[in-house]
Amino acid sequence: MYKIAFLAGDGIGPEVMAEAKKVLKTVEKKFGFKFDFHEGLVGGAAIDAYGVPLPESTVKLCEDCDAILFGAVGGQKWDALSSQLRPEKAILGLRKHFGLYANLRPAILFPPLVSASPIKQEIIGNLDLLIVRELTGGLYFGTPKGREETGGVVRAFDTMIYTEEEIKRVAHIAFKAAQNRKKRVTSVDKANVLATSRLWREVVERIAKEYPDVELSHMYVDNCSMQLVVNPGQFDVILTENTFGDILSDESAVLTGSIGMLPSASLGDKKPYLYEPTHGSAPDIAGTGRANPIACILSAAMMLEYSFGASEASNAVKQAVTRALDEGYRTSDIKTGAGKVVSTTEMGDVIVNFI
Ligand SMILES: NC(=O)C1=CN([C@@H]2O[C@H](COP(=O)(O)OP(=O)(O)OC[C@H]3O[C@@H](n4cnc5c(N)ncnc54)[C@H](O)[C@@H]3O)[C@@H](O)[C@H]2O)C=CC1
Ligand SMILES: CC(C)CC(=O)C(=O)O
Ligand SMILES: [Mg+2]
Repeated sequence: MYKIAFLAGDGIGPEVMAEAKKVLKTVEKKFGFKFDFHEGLVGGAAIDAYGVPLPESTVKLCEDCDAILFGAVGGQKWDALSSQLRPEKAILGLRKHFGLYANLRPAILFPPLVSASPIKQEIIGNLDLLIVRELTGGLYFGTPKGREETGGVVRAFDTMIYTEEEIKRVAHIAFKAAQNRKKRVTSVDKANVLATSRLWREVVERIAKEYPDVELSHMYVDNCSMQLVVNPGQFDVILTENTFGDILSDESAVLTGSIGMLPSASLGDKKPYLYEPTHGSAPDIAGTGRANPIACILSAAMMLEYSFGASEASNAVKQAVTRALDEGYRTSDIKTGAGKVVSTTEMGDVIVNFI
């Protein structure tokens, strides 16, 4: 029996989470698990109910659970609020509270989606890369942060800060992951300009010595954003800091056809871990039935594997997604020539059926 904190959020969050729940309910029946879903409010939904994006009651609920499944937060309705009260503060707060410093974002191209990728087939090949993004440091959390006006001059500032320890612990995760893959780590930074990147490079080089079987290379982030488009096959594991990882993972996501395909796992030194699709709340398509639920469903599959050690069930979910795509089922974001366009719920049903 596992307790799952179920935080749907805003926009397409509740729509894709409903499909992930259907999938987990099917896994329960088929593999003999018992999942207890505990629903909590986050983001704009929590602001509307309690005036804050991450209520204490939601944090407490998560503390009592074995894993957290998160949809997405945000929307225009709450955009004018101060930074502490914006919906996005919910996900940032959960990452910090639970010490979830390593975000794993696997970008895998399912063969039937080659023509949904914006990249030519001969370049995209069999894309299979893993971004390991540092998740609780850098610009998103560094202080001081703010805005002020002095003598009629308005300034705003964020602080990019990393300690040696913060770099070390996420580097270990990346090297360990590479040992189970193609044994290559590309550490991405901006060491030609940033002091934090120079420390990053120094620490990563030191940690690399503990993994002699893994080949380490360094790349500046501006070049990496280009290399992902011109030669994505050169990458195995990309290790990078918080902001760079946020940006490069959206780019990697779309190489696989759509941001609606990319799941993620946020890990720390102790449970609960958090699982969420890489995309946001997509207000432009919310309520239209066009959201692709696969990123959220694959995030649930990552939860089965990393939090519950249920590899067989996790693989069954991944295989069901593969089969749905092989048989031509497509949400509109990944529409290809002869595919059958289905809604969010229909895609969930097809995947459930194949499990
Ligand atoms: N973890 C989270 O909760 C995140 C929240 N956000 C928030 O989400 C809101 C919207 O942000 P955007 O920059 O527009 O990013 P977004 O990821 O929500 O959407 C970007 C584009 O991708 C499309 N898209 C996203 N997910 C999709 C899916 N599952 N299926 C099909 N198409 C999909 C959207 O329709 C949109 O055109 C903002 O309030 C933002 O702060 C953004 C990123 C992460
Ligand atoms: C919404 C932000 C806080 C984070 C983000 O875009 C992400 O984690 O992908
Ligand atoms: Mg992002």
